Amino acid sequence: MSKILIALGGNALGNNAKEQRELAKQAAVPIVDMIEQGHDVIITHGNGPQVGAINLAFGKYAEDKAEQDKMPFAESGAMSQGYIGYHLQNALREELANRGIIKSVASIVSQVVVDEHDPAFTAPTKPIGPFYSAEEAEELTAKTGDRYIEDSGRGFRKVIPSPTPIEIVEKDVMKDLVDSGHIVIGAGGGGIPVVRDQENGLRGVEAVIDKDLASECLAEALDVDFLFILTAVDRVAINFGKPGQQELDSISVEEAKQYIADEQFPPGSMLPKVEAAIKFVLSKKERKSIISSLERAKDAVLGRTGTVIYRD
Ligand SMILES: Nc1ncnc2c1ncn2[C@@H]1O[C@H](COP(=O)(O)OP(=O)(O)O)[C@@H](O)[C@H]1O
Ligand SMILES: NC(=O)OP(=O)(O)O
Repeated sequence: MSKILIALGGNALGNNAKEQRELAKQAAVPIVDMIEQGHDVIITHGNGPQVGAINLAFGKYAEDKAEQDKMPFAESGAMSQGYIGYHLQNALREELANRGIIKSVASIVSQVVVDEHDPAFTAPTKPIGPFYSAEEAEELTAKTGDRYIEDSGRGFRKVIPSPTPIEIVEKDVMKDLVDSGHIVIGAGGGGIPVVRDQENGLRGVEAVIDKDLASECLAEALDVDFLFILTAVDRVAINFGKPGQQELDSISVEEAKQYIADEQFPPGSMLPKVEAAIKFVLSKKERKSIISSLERAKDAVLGRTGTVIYRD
């Protein structure tokens, strides 16, 4: 049996609590299938829409108040871990109980160390929050000074810095829980971004870490065999959203690197998924990564869909 890390996309978890609760229930089915097959499973999740909404809501609340009433991104990320983890762990508990599987599930509030001098802090790339029209984005930029980019044909979104994850602070706790047979939800939203302050101090920073890169970091730390990246599309494509779009069944690391050089994958969406998959399969022989949709995760496990990234 294998150790599998399943990374769930934040954009595949809906736009409000009701949708997220339902989608978490759907996500629980293929995850529990894997548990039923005897695999050890670790779950991570994105938070792009959720962390953006939380930050925006507190920003509105603080509009007539002091600057200090705004919510920093580290705290917004921590809240998103609780909000999403709550739905996922209950959905998993229910699905496990329905199948008579006795296992406990816990979400771990997870911090991820980044480098204070990471160049990402001066070049925001991570799309978060709601989608806007071009006109709305222009107005918002004029009003707030925030940067907005077009996100994979779905509209314009605010972008914020997304530094490279270096270390998962709570990895040893997660490892002990997994080794004891528990199901762990960790590194949610890419983890709460922190920098090392003094010798033992950690300080939150204004960023949202990419959950695919953080998932890869965690997958290596927990010595995982499979990195399963689940999003809203069944397969990675070339010429995505353009004439000649072609979905890919499997790609070698060399092919993936060439597609990256050809700018086939946008930063902040498909690029970090492919980069995470490459890093993971290169980290140890026999490691494999699959990118597929949450909806068709079960078929992807059976090799009927998804894009497999393999070592040459
Ligand atoms: N080359 C590509 N192949 C497939 N999907 C792509 C590609 N380029 C961009 N995308 C878009 O990127 C999305 C995945 O990124 P995103 O929504 O940020 O992920 P997440 O599910 O982790 O939130 C896909 O649903 C698709 O709309
Ligand atoms: N933090 C993060 O990568 O979120 P998404 O998966 O929602 O983009």
